[in-house]
Amino acid sequence: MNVQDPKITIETERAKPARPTRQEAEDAVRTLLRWAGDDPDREGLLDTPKRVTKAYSDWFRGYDEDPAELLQRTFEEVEGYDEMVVLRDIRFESYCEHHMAPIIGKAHVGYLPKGRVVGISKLARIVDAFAKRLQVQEKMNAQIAQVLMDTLEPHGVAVVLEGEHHCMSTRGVHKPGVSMVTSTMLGAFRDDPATRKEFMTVIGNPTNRMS
Ligand SMILES: Nc1nc2c(ncn2[C@@H]2O[C@H](COP(=O)(O)OP(=O)(O)OP(=O)(O)O)[C@@H](O)[C@H]2O)c(=O)[nH]1
Ligand SMILES: [Zn+2]
Repeated sequence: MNVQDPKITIETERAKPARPTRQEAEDAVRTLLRWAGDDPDREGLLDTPKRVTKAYSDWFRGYDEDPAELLQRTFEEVEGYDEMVVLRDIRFESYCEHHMAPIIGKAHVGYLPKGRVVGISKLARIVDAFAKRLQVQEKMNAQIAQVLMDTLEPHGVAVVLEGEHHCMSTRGVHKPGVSMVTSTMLGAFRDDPATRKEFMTVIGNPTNRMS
């Protein structure tokens, strides 16, 4: 596993095309149902386009969230606490941008505060804000780490993701039970091996796991 370069470039947001109407989206689902080989006009499928577009609003809700905004509220009264804060085993559900298949896994997020801390639920919300989009795991990993670094300005940030890619387990190469492990280490986690080691120990070092 590579420790990534601290100068991560997050791709600049391009102007997105306008969203289609709900009717257009439902028509697209009807086309896919026909593409799958079924009949969208049979009774059991009549409401499916409506259900699928509703499900998309849930699965892809991250596009309507501003991760930096989620980190605006911080607390400074922590009696000088300046040790590592780690939230481990945060389940995430994301979607691979190549096949639109689920990526299901766990995120481990740590940071070394510099004066202020953030409510821990916000770390999980940040993971979701980036997960609930079409993603590649490396990009999602870098995005989570970078927004924490930019917004909290801590001594360092560490993010490790373990994901099972359903495009690999249920189709294509058909390899269930395989996890992709990625990591982004910034600041002290990148520069100081002891800090990185402490974080990896706390999360049960997924890079060393044998089975
Ligand atoms: N690095 C990386 N690769 C991913 C991720 N999600 C899916 N992939 C891979 O992206 C690749 C896309 O390869 P293509 O050859 O364009 O697509 P494909 O013909 O459907 O490939 P197969 O999955 O091998 O059948 C595949 O190897 C996927 O396993 C991810 O998050 N990170
Ligand atoms: Zn895929």
